[in-house]
Amino acid sequence: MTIHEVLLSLDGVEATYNHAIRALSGVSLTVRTGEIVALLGANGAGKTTALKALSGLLPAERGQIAAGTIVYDGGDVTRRSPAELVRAGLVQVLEGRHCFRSLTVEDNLIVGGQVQGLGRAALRPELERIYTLFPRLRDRRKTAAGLTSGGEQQMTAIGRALMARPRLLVLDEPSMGLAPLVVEGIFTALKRLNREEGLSILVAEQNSTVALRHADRASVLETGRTVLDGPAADLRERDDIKAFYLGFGVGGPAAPAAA
Ligand SMILES: Nc1ncnc2c1ncn2[C@@H]1O[C@H](COP(=O)(O)OP(=O)(O)OP(=O)(O)O)[C@@H](O)[C@H]1O
Repeated sequence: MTIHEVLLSLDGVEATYNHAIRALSGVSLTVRTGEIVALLGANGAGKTTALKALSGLLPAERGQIAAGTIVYDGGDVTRRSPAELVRAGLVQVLEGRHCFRSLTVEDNLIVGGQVQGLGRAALRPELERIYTLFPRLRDRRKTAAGLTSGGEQQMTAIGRALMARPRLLVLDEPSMGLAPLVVEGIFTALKRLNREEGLSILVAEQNSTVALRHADRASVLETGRTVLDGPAADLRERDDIKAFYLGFGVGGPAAPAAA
């Protein structure tokens, strides 16, 4: 996939909750069209807050952008509503694999398509596209999402976002609480979309091992501030960086992915 112009950029973003608690004190990052960017950092570093800032979700959490700018597709979107951003193709999969638990897997996917106003005829090929990407979902399509496994719920949440035909897919810790094989399957599917359709992806992860394996570039947050930005390959190979910023001790990660 050829990497083109800047699709998203955050420049010096600062954010607070309740006008008091400072969660971000200088976040800068860039996603170019066709790129996979990993946003890394320890627990509480500010990854979720940064994603909510760029997808317009902070006000719903009594959060505010106090300084800095966010530009998406050439326009300033610093205080845009989530609905406007989704219509413009910036779609986020929230942390915790949120599904409509009582709706079937297929109805969850259809909700995603309806966001873009897709009619019945247009929905079918879109559903097929998701089932090709995640064959497990085809098997489970008539099952209530709340009765499916954690991995299937994560695939449903991602599939629902993809039904909205994003240009930039933003994911918050898709690996959380999932077995390594399931995580690998999800990242492999995302990489395939990136390669075959040119989908741009920004993924926040505590599991830096898997994220760095699939990303083109990575940005590291520490206590609300960007401390490192560079090619993922460099971060993969630099043991000193991994030890200092990403919690890797000698012999591997200090905190392995949850099974
Ligand atoms: N709704 C909220 N109200 C007040 N403070 C919050 C809120 N959400 C997060 N914070 C605080 O903002 C800081 C950054 O948290 P954030 O959740 O963005 O980090 P994170 O890197 O995503 O961590 P995790 O990996 O645990 O989700 C933390 O100090 C956290 O306690």
